[in-house]
Amino acid sequence: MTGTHALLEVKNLHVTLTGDRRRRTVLHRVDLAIPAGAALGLVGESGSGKSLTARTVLGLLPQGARVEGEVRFDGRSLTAMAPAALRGIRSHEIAMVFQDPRAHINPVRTIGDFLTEGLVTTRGVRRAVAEARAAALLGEVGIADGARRLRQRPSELSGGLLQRVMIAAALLTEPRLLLADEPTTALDVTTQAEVMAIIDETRLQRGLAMLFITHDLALAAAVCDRIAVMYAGSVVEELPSGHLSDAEHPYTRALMASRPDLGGPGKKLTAIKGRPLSAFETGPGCAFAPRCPDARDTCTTQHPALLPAGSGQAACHFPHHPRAAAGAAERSTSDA
Ligand SMILES: Nc1ncnc2c1ncn2[C@@H]1O[C@H](COP(=O)(O)OP(=O)(O)OP(=O)(O)O)[C@@H](O)[C@H]1O
Repeated sequence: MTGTHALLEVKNLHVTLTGDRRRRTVLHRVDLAIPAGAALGLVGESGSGKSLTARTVLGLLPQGARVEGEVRFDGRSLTAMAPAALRGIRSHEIAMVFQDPRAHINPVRTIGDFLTEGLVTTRGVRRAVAEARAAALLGEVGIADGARRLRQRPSELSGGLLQRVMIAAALLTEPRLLLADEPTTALDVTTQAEVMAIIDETRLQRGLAMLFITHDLALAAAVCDRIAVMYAGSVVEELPSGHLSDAEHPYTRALMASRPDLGGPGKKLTAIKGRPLSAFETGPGCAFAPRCPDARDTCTTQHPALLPAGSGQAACHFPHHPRAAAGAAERSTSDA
């Protein structure tokens, strides 16, 4: 990761959940860091553990979850924090925008109630002041007639407008970190671009750090400084967005090759064969080995550690540019 002070640090995070009466690993030794004001894109196929990583940061895991490792925010350990203090961080310092805004807003209350409630009840701001601030923020996210919108109910707004309201709600408490989990996936293509531009602009204007979760490698590269690629509950590569074409891990390279806009002009598109595995389905070796065109014997028996490779880090015994030092295979982890 970067050498600068990180606002968010996720260290050796290992999470198990109970499903079908069995305990299952869903996150395997995840390390991430986001410096203040920077954006990290968390990319991977469905089930790779992106949303659960964000939920662990917020302390919003299902009952029975066991968490090992640590999440630190601005030097404070969120994993060791009392629930009340964690709620305080969630309502003031870390904001979240989800995929489906309608699932996160009370349909019978007005947009004004939704936006001002927190300011009025937990911060003691007068209602008229809170409404003026909410209307101004709606303007910032491209909703011109804010005062009228405050009186409307969610059903009166399109999905794109409602997602802008959610972005305004996220900004209201002037947080320092935004967790955006597939914030544009449920919208049509034109609205997706508009909403993404608003997130990008407001984030940059405010110096807000962001963890941006998406399936879309190209989108992540367009709005984030660095990319972390997840596979089967682990981070398999982490690198600057501008160096994606030089990625070291075969999975990142396969994701690139499956994208029309990243493969390069005239490049043949290649779908990734096989299905992605969940963390609990993996064996002792590399989780990607069954789908990897470059897999060798070592890959099926030894778990690869995340080690410096190219311009970032990769968890691969045989990265695209071989490591100069003794073979990475010899330095594999023992905790697979
Ligand atoms: N409440 C839960 N109980 C048990 N297992 C769960 C629960 N939520 C998620 N999982 C499992 O954890 C793994 C990671 O899920 P997660 O939702 O983090 O993936 P994701 O990368 O965000 O996928 P998507 O892009 O589809 O949202 C999956 O195998 C999923 O089935």
